[in-house]
Amino acid sequence: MTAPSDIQAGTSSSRAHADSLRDREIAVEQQHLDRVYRRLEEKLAEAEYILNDATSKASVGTPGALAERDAQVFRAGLHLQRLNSEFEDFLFGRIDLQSPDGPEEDGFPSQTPLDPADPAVAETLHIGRLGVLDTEYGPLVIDWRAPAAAPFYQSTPLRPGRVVRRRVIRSRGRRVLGVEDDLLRPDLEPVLDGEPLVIVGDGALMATLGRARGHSMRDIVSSIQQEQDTVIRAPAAGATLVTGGPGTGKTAVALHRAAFLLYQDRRRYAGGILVVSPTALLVSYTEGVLPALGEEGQVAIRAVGSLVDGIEADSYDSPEVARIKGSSRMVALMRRAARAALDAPGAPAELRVSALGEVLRLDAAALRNIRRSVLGTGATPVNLLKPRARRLLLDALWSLLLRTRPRTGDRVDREHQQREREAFDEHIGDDERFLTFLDAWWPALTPRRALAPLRDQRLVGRLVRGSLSQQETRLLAASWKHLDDDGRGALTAHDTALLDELLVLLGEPARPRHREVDAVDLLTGLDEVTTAADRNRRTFDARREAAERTEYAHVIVDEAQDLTPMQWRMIGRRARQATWTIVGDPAQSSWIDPAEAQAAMDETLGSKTRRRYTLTTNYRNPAEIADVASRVLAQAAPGVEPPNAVRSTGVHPRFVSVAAEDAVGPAARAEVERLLGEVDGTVGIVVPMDRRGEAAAWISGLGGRAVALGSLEAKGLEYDATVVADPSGIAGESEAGLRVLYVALTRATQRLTVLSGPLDLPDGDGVPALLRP
Ligand SMILES: Nc1ncnc2c1ncn2[C@@H]1O[C@H](COP(=O)(O)OP(=O)(O)OP(=O)(O)O)[C@@H](O)[C@H]1O
Repeated sequence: MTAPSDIQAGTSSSRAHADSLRDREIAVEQQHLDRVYRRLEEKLAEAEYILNDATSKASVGTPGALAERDAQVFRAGLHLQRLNSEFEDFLFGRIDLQSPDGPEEDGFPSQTPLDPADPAVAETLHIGRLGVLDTEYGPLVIDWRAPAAAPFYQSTPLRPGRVVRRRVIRSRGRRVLGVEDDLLRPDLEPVLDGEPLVIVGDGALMATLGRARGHSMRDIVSSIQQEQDTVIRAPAAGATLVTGGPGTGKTAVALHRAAFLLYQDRRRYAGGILVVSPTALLVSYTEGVLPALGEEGQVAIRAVGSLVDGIEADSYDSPEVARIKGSSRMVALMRRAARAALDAPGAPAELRVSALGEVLRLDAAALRNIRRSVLGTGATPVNLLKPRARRLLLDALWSLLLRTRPRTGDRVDREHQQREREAFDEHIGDDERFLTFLDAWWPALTPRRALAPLRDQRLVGRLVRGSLSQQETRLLAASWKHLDDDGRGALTAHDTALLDELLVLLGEPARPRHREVDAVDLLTGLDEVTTAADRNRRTFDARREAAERTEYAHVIVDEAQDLTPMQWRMIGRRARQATWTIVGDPAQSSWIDPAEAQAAMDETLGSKTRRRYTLTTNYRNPAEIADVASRVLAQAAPGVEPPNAVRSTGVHPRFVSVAAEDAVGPAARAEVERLLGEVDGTVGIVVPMDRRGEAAAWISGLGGRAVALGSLEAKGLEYDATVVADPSGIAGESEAGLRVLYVALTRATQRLTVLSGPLDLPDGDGVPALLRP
């Protein structure tokens, strides 16, 4: 990233001269930043004026004036909000360009070689979080997402286009702190305003990468690298698939891409981008990034366990249970469960009503037959079939009634019979006993209520029809033991996908029978005169609204390697018309059968065109940590190349071992304490999932900078320092355990300690068997 060292300090070799050059360049940028702030203040004053003016117009009561006022207030409010939120770290880049030489494509650097004889800088552009124009409408700052800003990220010495110098400006608030330059045309000896172009290198990227981590991710807008920028600006259509090892910036790139898409086509994407994250922890870690990019509230970031409204998955399945719940064998089970839920305990076994002096009775067998006919082929959601259930019950009762009457032969008056039938339907259909029966026999089912009966192993055994082994059946039913009759109780991210499946199979429950009287209906009598078309439209509107809430224009999937087939189905339902960005790393997959997950993804994407990218540089781990992690990668995913670590700290991971298992806790605490003293930011201790409680107790009282995590919870997160305790325990958690251990070992930005007990078989240096080179 930095310029070659012989030009880092300009032409002088003296340190003092280098410092004065740097100070001069900082002063140049400070001047520009001051201009930008003056302009922003003018804009702020304008926005406030409009706001006040708009308020004064409110006294003019005509509808036109009010509408105009609302529009003005809205615009001014937006403007103020954006200006206020984007004042921090506002300006971060600059490019100095030669004059255009031949055609350019969308502002991207032309491939045409430039005339080396003309070293003059013809144009200078500043890049920031938001575009700002001066009073003459000239660009003071260009929005980082604008095509004109692309060369800032895309130009390299090999493919410089028009860029001769690329500068990263570090600032805090209104003060410029430093600049870092890349000279992209060393062959040119470029000239700016008749003076040789100054090149300053102060290691801004390395400073960024090395700085302390907090509990939220920062944006990388000032230091997006070329291969990352290519992904961020990739066309939206079809599916953009991005792979890359740990720390290559997949999550960061995915979030910046959301901001880019909004900039490109705000109307299409506003409110319509969904980012799916593997855990709630990762959601809270990343959710500050988009607001920092000025995109507050436009993008929904949700954990895969919280994709269904009203459900927060807050517990984890064991790997064996996860494997069953995630597999596509659950599709058939859920279909049968949705029907079987009608037979919940307490469902009435017979219907008895009296009509025209007769007692009519439908027994269990008759009711079973009727239910089978109502359900038919199963294409219609169960809850929507209640009106059909009512009709078939009335048909059956009517047939019973007819049977009690003497036959009148062919001369039966059809019209008379028709009228009788209508009266019968009205009489029975409104009868309180009949209605109570119908509500109990065809209850409004919620997904949770339909899941609850599966606590019963015998029922699951009946419904799976041999597709699960006895052991799997037992495990599955046992995982729902704690649910009550309404399905209340803790749920996992795998349950969420099953509940979503059930939601589709059941449909929204019918409205309550005795609906609240609508005051407007009472006043207008409108309900009396609604037509079938009106009613259809209402249903259609309601469905459309629901669809609008859950369907997105673009779906971004983070850590896609972990999604199960059932989760792919769930996400696919929210993306029927969507374009996709999917980022992941198969070598970090905690899903046991990556091939099955891959097939599920392919099925979800269907015929959409795929665009593939690979990110190759690890910005998180220093080389010393990456090197140790790569020993596990070689076992977890033989043949997969680790990404190149971009920096090295000279500090090697520590290996600590204890002779007895019960010494692990105190040693872990001591290590976390030591690391808290060594780094300014966060320290995470990662343990096997079933030791999370223990680990929390080990570090209790050490303050908010220390965090205890189960192996699966560490996904996507990062800490200044990490302690990975019980590595063989993590590796042994499931068939994917080695990949999960690889994830754990790649969370640290500065320090890593591996803590082993006797079961890890450490050698004399404390290096556990799994981590020996
Ligand atoms: N161009 C960049 N400039 C500065 N920091 C960067 C850049 N790219 C990535 N980073 C930083 O590197 C770290 C890793 O990024 P990120 O979490 O997006 O990687 P990832 O590929 O999603 O990792 P994992 O697969 O392990 O979850 C973050 O701290 C991120 O801010």
